[in-house]
Amino acid sequence: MIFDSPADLAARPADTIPHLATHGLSCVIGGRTILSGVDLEVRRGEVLGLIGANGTGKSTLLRVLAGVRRPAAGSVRLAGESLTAMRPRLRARHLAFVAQEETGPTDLLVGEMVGLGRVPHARAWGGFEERSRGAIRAALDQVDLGYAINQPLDRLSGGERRRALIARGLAQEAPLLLLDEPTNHLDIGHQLALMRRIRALSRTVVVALHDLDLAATFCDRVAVLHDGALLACGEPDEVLTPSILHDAFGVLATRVTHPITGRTHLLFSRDEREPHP
Ligand SMILES: Nc1ncnc2c1ncn2[C@@H]1O[C@H](COP(=O)(O)OP(=O)(O)OP(=O)(O)O)[C@@H](O)[C@H]1O
Repeated sequence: MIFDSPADLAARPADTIPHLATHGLSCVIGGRTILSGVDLEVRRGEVLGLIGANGTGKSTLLRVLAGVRRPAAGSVRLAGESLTAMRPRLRARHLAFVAQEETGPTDLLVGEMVGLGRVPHARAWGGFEERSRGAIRAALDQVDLGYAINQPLDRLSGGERRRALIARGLAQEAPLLLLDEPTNHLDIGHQLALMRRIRALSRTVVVALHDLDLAATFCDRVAVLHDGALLACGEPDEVLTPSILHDAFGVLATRVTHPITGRTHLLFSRDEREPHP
């Protein structure tokens, strides 16, 4: 059975069916295997961090999870239903994807670009309803960009444009958010503010991150990709260990306790025995 509405999908029992699950997932691009045998379960309402060295397949996995790229083998299930069998409009109402280096159409005003996130909710020839206007304003406020709603997109700085694209994803009001390195181009204040807001969303989030401290601080669980396969998945303290981080990144990691917050942070040094740059 294919569900008819996001409400139907949201109504599935929280504890029995993962919000998103892959089984035996492989992806081949240009004859090269990029992902292989990925079994991943994302629980409803959790923030799952996706980490791994450059080129290990994080973006590719997010694109497959978003339905943008088809897997070569295996399945992606959204609330138990096959993602590939789902109608695109329903899929867009259920998941929002913000890719890594999207620039977005530059000849739009910021509010218009963020409004593209409302397209899956629009009625034919209906224009924007008040609810959509509210969602656009709220999404821009969530990324501290309310002041730019009527500014041309091409006048924004790199970090502001990144936040505008994230606002488009938020305006989509999908219960599942897939974010590829959302903190790229953001200053440290906006990185922390964004991650805090992502945590507070009460949505399911899969977020690719390079900053392992952000992953440790803001993610419920962390999945580590290595050479296109899942190396580890679990709570940050179980996964962000010196041994796993050495296997994944070829670096030496030391855990330290923050003198004020008491939280665990990571310090890194290069392993001189590794052939890494
Ligand atoms: N469209 C494509 N055509 C050819 N190769 C591709 C394509 N997309 C991705 N790849 C290759 O797949 C591999 C994984 O890329 P991907 O972007 O998923 O890695 P990543 O883990 O997100 O990397 P990064 O941390 O650098 O963003 C890389 O070797 C990349 O060159």
